[in-house]
Amino acid sequence: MNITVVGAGYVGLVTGVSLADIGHCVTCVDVNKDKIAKLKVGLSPIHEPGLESLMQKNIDENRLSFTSSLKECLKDTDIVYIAVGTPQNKDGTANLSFIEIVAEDIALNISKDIVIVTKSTVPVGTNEYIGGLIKAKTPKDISFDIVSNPEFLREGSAISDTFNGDRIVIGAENDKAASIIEQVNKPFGVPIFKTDIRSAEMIKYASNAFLATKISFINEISTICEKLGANVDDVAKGMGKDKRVGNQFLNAGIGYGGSCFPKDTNALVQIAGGVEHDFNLLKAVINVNNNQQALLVDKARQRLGSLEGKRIALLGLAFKPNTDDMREAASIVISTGLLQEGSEVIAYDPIANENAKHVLSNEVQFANSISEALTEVNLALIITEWREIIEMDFNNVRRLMIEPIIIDGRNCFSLDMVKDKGIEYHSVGRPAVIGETVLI
Ligand SMILES: NC(=O)C1=CN([C@@H]2O[C@H](COP(=O)(O)OP(=O)(O)OC[C@H]3O[C@@H](n4cnc5c(N)ncnc54)[C@H](O)[C@@H]3O)[C@@H](O)[C@H]2O)C=CC1
Ligand SMILES: O=C(O)[C@H]1O[C@H](OP(=O)(O)OP(=O)(O)OC[C@H]2O[C@@H](n3ccc(=O)[nH]c3=O)[C@H](O)[C@@H]2O)[C@H](O)[C@@H](O)[C@@H]1O
Repeated sequence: MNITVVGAGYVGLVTGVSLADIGHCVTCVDVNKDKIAKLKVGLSPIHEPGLESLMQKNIDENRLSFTSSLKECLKDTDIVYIAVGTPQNKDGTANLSFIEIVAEDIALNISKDIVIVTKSTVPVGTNEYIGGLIKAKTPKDISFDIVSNPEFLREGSAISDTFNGDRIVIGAENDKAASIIEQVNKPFGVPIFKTDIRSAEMIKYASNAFLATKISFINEISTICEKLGANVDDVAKGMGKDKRVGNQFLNAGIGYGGSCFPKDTNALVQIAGGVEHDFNLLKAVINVNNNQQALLVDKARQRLGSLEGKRIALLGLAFKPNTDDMREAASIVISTGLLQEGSEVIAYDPIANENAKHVLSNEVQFANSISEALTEVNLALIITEWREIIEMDFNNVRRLMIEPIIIDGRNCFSLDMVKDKGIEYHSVGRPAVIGETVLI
């Protein structure tokens, strides 16, 4: 099949590369000309494990190309995937302006029958809405179908998630369109679930909201564990052994960030509000998360008293490991909080330093290694559980820091691992360790 993917970001690029790899002829379109120039020479604009090499392979095998002209692609494409951003408006609703521009562009340039597939996360009813926009301007002798095909990949493991996903959801209003998209995806070997368009749109929001709920739930449990001297990691392990609970997404810490959970939970509250339902449960999930993101600043203050003039290292800045994505990263809230209280902030991320420089305050200093970040600081905060940080040398912590105090927002180490390391270690929902003593 000839496929066009509009929007070569985290989702569009991974989708385009993966569809090419299973044998389709794919062109990725993006309005960002710098991005297209990079892609054309085989360079990925984002850090995503395995993406660049798979991209280069498919460019070399002539199944993958890049352009900034959707009009050109529409001349001989069979399917158009829409994978542009749907960021959050100030009131929490999803901003559909990028989707509307693409719909308009398709309508003005459509020249043959096609299937339009929405990958972007869009509120229930949006596919019908854009279908209407396109239909209004499409010549009468041309027909198109709309399919909702929400994406479930995670950043940092996007390629692996695409080839080993739990399901591919296809929402369509007719069997013909559904079966075309089913055939397109068949080589992935991932189970396919077909439904109507509105349900497909809702599956995406409900899935993200449910995962966010698990995280806020375990974070609430962690706060209670901390007050009662229990260990939240063991509690989560014990809960997860029950298959009905499931053992994933129960890692307590400084909450969820990223480009999707924050915006999609807010959007779902608004979607519910739009049909006069007050989604109290989800509002609480969001509240818990907002407090959780600031937790390390509170813990730092409790430990050091005033933060004024204290030098504090932030280890990890991206919203999760294996990505350079800084969208809604907890490091933003934490660095702002520390600076407001008069601390000096020295930040380090193995991959996201460059992106972070555009997002964090220009008062934040950047280090090029863990050791540089730890030098002469009063306190180190672990924000992101990069492998390099999990494997850091505690000798350096003792040698380089003014006092060897770590507050770990991701529970990277078991209490046994830190017990004999000569450091003071605080984490989330677990007793503190000072030297060899676990303080219950
Ligand atoms: N990032 C993620 O892990 C996931 C994102 N999603 C959803 O997928 C959608 C895309 O998200 P991301 O890939 O993260 O966004 P992104 O911001 O990384 O990429 C969007 C791309 O679309 C391009 N673009 C904007 N308007 C355009 C136009 N008119 N024509 C061509 N290109 C245009 C932008 O230049 C950008 O490169 C969102 O709805 C998001 O909620 C869904 C699952 C996972
Ligand atoms: O719609 C999306 O964009 C995507 O959102 C998430 O993927 P992603 O945000 O890339 O990463 P996750 O691994 O889900 O992590 C999200 C955040 O939750 C945090 N998290 C995750 C799991 C956990 O147990 N605890 C926890 O605090 C992570 O640190 C991170 O900040 C979903 O997992 C994907 O299925 C979905 O496609």
